[in-house]
Amino acid sequence: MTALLEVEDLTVRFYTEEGVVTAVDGLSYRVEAGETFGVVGESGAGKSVAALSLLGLIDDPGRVERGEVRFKGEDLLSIDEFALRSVRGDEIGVVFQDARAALNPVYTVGEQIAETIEHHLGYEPAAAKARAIRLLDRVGIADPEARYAAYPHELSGGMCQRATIAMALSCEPDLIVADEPTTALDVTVEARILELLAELADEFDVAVQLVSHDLGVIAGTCDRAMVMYAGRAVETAPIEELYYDPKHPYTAGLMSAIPRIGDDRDRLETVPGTMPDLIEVPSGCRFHPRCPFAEEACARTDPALVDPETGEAATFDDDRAAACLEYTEGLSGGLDYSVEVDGERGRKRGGPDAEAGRDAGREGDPDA
Ligand SMILES: Nc1ncnc2c1ncn2[C@@H]1O[C@H](COP(=O)(O)OP(=O)(O)OP(=O)(O)O)[C@@H](O)[C@H]1O
Repeated sequence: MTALLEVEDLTVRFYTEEGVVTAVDGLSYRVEAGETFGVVGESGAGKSVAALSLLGLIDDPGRVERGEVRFKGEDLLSIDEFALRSVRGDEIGVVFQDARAALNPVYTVGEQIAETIEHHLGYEPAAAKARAIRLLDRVGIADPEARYAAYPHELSGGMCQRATIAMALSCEPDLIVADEPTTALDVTVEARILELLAELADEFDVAVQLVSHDLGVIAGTCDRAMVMYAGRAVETAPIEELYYDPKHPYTAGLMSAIPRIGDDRDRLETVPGTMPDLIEVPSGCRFHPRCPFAEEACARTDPALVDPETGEAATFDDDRAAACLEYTEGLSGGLDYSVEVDGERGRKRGGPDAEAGRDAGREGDPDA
């Protein structure tokens, strides 16, 4: 069975003055129709570059060097710009981190949504406007007739993100690519926007590729996820398995950075060390310099993505895969971590001390 989206061996490089950055290196994954697929990893893992590649948005000095991005069986990397633009508007919707910047400041939000509907679905202006108002209503914008005429600067960050979600949905796409859609928002607003996205994905039967550096966000929203490190996938799993039984030490490290209920640490723990420079990656396993379980072999051998049960090379269709020598050669000390999950899955920081109110004070704003 062909999945809705199949990315195979995608490799993207940036030719910079400092050197050649291999931002995405032989990445393969699939997104099934209707599912919410998470892509998680720290800053610099290659998540955004992978997402932008789907949309044909890699610009100079970047180049897609290799691979295929099959959407409904058609390789988007081999079609011309015009055809790609039509797929991007009609069948793939996009939600970016900075909603306000994604909206055009000189048009009202309603006009922008209606324009998309007219252009991509061939609606008459009055019908497009009516549909835009219904969508604004559906994404939780109060008084949608009045808000239709609001300019982006008149709306809060949360409302702008709701408007871009309405725009992404306006053509009834099969896939929405959402790149860190809530990082710019307050945590309380973030939770509501994520809930909305999940609800709409279900209602509109649209698949979502959700990119986030926050495993808590991914765990609370997605069906399946892929963990990226230094341009590669290091683990892929259904979300419950990833969350309760991570197979890669990097995933386990990301887990410890998820805040839990009753957690009174001032600062969140993160995985010690930093993402390597993608001009010259570490030998062997790219994660080995930061891995508490690394052994000599890890600096020599680049681990393949395998089925952790059998150690056999992961196939494109496998739900569960991890890239650690433990699952092929076996590490003499093993992977000695345990994951304690005492809070609700994907529970976000919040509660009485949660930062509040950057978006407060706008009348009728669900995110205030
Ligand atoms: N336009 C560019 N020119 C040069 N290098 C780039 C460019 N865009 C991305 N890169 C490099 O590609 C690598 C992957 O970046 P990418 O933005 O995909 O990471 P990410 O996982 O999405 O992190 P973030 O959350 O910070 O965006 C990084 O090393 C980055 O420096």
